[in-house]
Amino acid sequence: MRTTLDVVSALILENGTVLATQRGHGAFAGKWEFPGGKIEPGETPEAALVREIREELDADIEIDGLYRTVEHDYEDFHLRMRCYRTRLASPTFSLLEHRSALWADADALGGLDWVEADIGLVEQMKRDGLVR
Ligand SMILES: Nc1nc2c([nH]c(=O)n2[C@H]2C[C@H](O)[C@@H](COP(=O)(O)OP(=O)(O)OP(=O)(O)O)O2)c(=O)[nH]1
Repeated sequence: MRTTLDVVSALILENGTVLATQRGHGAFAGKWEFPGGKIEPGETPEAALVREIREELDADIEIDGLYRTVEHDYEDFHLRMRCYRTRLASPTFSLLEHRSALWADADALGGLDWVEADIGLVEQMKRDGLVR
């Protein structure tokens, strides 16, 4: 049976845009995703999210709530990714792990090369008006 990876990601929203990040390493290097990562044993999803955003962006976030849980079968594992609506708690961040990042509106989101599991998520975000 395929392993399930429990992952959290932050939809960091600001004025109708969301912070999209480009992976710098690993199997999906060069693809776009939302910042986040795997939940560690004993950690709550929210604590994992706060930790990952500090590790990746050197920033603190406010979590406004769970938006959607994405389930996706990759070739080697099953992904269960909880995606949260969040905001930056302070105005600045640094890219400690990603190759690049941009504040994407609905048009820009559609033009990025997303990791497979995020393609449907991005469409849903546009339909729900999270990005404009
Ligand atoms: N962070 C993030 N991961 C995603 C997204 N979409 C998606 O399929 N994934 C997948 C890619 C990875 O296989 C997995 C997340 O693992 P990761 O390698 O980023 O996690 P991590 O930061 O804990 O990594 P590491 O310490 O093991 O290097 O989820 C997304 O939008 N954001």
